[in-house]
Amino acid sequence: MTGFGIDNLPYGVFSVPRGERRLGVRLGNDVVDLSGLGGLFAAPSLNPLMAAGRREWTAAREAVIDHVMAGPPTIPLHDVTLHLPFEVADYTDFYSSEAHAVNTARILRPSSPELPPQWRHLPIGYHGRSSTVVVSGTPIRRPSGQLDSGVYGPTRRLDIEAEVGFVVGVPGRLIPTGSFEDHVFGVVLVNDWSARDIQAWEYRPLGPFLGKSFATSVSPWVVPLSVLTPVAPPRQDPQPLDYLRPAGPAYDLRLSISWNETPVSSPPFATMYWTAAQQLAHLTSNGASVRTGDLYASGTVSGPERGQVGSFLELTSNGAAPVTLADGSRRGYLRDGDRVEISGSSADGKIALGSVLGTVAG
Ligand SMILES: O=C(O)/C=C/C(=O)CC(=O)CC(=O)O
Ligand SMILES: [Ca+2]
Ligand SMILES: [Mg+2]
Repeated sequence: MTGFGIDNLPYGVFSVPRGERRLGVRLGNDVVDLSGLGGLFAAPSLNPLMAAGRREWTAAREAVIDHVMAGPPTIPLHDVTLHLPFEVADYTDFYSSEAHAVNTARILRPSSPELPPQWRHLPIGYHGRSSTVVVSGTPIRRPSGQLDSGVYGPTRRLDIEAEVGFVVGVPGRLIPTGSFEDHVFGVVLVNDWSARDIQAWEYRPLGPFLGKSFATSVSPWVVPLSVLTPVAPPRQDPQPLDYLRPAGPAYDLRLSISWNETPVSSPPFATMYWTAAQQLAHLTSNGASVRTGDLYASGTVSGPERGQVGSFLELTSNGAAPVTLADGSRRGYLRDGDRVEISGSSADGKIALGSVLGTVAG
């Protein structure tokens, strides 16, 4: 089972050598070209389809399934180049894993309380840099910056963050949690690359800036929200304010992280405290608008167990407790040439999200 059967058919943008960008869906390890279907499928990005709204998304899916069932010619994945599947409008990143928030507080702020006082009252987030969102496979250049007082140079603490990204199709503002599925088109995997030394020196009081703005990688296939099976959201205490209720669907997605081919962690998305519907409601609750192509990421996905953390900051206790990879080498943070792949699927494995991978170019 590849997780890329007829019940998934995620959308992407591909090209063949010397060819134009075209819309396709992934079927097994092949791509099915959709551009010949015309209309919204003739565009070189997903944005027009995403903007068209939920009824069109359903109609598009029916058309795609009919097309795939008719046995069209397919193109092997290894013969195509995959591109960013949509034009990224604004990019927002949340902080909604309780285990991650507690772990980072313990490691980075051992003298402060574990969770910020507002953490259970609202989904904390920050606005990121959409121009540096790149597709899986794009080499990641190690950023330089101020690492401490008087120190400038290449980061020594280059890290990853395994996250799930939600792609907005239909624009809106003041979006209630109950309208989440009318606005969000689909899901990708996100790696929010982070330079921990730059971040630690710069981030108070305004939050992440250059430590996270140099690159954010996304997986090339947008899995339509409609193919994922919702599960009950986690219990929330205290009960959130009215504008954050009802919580909306949660999703039991299983992530896995490999570092130079060594599996190092399996973050469980179902453990996230705030749902994607609550994040969107909060993001738009002050009248701020979202538009087609907006990407918002869940925040680092960490479960409560040691083998479930979504960052190397947590995995290696900020480099103090290195991990041993399959080749016997040890790692605290990323070295030049290292390769990280984050993959994911539904709990039953029937729906794959594919993977987001990146190699540190140095
Ligand atoms: O707690 C901190 O100081 C830092 C947290 C992060 O860097 C995580 C972040 O970007 C938000 C998230 O992915 O959960
Ligand atoms: Ca992040
Ligand atoms: Mg980032």
